Amino acid sequence: MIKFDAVSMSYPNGTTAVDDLSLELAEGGITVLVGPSGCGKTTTLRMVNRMVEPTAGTVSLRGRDIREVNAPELRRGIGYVIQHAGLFPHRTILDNIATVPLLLGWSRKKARARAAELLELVGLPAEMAGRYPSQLSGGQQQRVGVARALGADPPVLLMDEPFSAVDPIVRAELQAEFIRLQKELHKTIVFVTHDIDVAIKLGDNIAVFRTGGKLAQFDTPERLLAHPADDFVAGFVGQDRGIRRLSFVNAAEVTLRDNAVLPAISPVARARAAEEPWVLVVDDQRRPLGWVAVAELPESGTLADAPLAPLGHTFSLAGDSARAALDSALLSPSRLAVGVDADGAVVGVADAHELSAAAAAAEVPEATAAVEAAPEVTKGGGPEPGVAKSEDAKTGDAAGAGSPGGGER
Ligand SMILES: Nc1ncnc2c1ncn2[C@@H]1O[C@H](COP(=O)(O)OP(=O)(O)OP(=O)(O)O)[C@@H](O)[C@H]1O
Repeated sequence: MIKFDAVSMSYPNGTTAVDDLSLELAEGGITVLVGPSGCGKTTTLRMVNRMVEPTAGTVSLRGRDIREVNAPELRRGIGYVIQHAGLFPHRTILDNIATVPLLLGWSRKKARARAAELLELVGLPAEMAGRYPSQLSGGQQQRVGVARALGADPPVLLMDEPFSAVDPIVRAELQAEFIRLQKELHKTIVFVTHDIDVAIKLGDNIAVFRTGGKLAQFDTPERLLAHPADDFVAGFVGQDRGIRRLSFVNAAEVTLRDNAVLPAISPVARARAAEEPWVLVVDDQRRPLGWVAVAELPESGTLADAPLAPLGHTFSLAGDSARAALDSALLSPSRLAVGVDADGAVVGVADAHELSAAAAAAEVPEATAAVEAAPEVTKGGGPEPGVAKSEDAKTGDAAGAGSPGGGER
């Protein structure tokens, strides 16, 4: 869709911002450009809408060299969102959002109706329409920035650190909202960030740049975590990539055992016979009730008479990741994770060791790095063959995603 072919860009002062970049970005997906400060991410982004012209090579959009398209026409099909939203301070929110439709010659009435629609789409109340940007919070302004970029329904969106100027809680909300929007809109998005966590959370594909404007690796988040191309990428991705990789392994792939799961009506002797330090007590529908420490069981009676330790949170085999499962194990008094099905019934339990075996078994194909092989993976779409992809990985809801006491989400 967007193709960089041997593209280089040097600024007049001699700085090489981008060095021989070849990259093909999939249609309808989010490609994240990530790397340390000054590695050429913004320059790369701005070459897509001709705010910056390459000094060598070709950028093409849907097969057409963008130099053949005049810049204003090109930009009509490309929304652009920047860090501080860049709203016009003396225009109302509605007029800010209506900017591009008006530029396109829409009638005022139609442009405003479209702006009102977009205000709702980005989750802002209609009464904000008449306010000015300074009367909105930073997070709300960013939403307006996104709405404005969507004004003419462009197929392509360029986003340069759009959520980095707001506090972490608002940022997480905006990111979640952004994922929701993209599921609906299927835009082709190029997203710049210096934060690898954001890249992994949002990207269908990630291009990691190194200083000097060189592409270090272009891959899916899963493969980046499993097979960093070199020490630079491994260092940039972080020490905890093993744990983060678990976000891409479906909990359904974890092997569970049920020897330590017993109904409340069971005699205490059965719990002792399980030869486990902890037993999970379930009701007659196999819904989890809590844990009993076998060493503290009364002499006789049933498990219903025994004191229960709190369950902790469960993980769902129908949507959670192995990372949620690991979190469930680490936070459980028994150190066992409780896996439940879609109805909240217990399927079985596993400890951290068993969970890590599932991650090891989940094969992630070697990095392709090849530009042509850029997979077309879209949010909410099916994973590539052979690559496990859980919802958690995309919602960023990995750790602690299991629901308290029942696994219903
Ligand atoms: N207008 C300019 N004139 C000269 N050099 C520039 C100009 N803009 C950027 N550069 C240089 O080009 C290189 C790449 O800059 P760019 O802004 O693309 O990097 P970046 O990865 O987006 O950085 P950051 O994460 O800090 O925003 C840097 O060395 C930068 O100093």
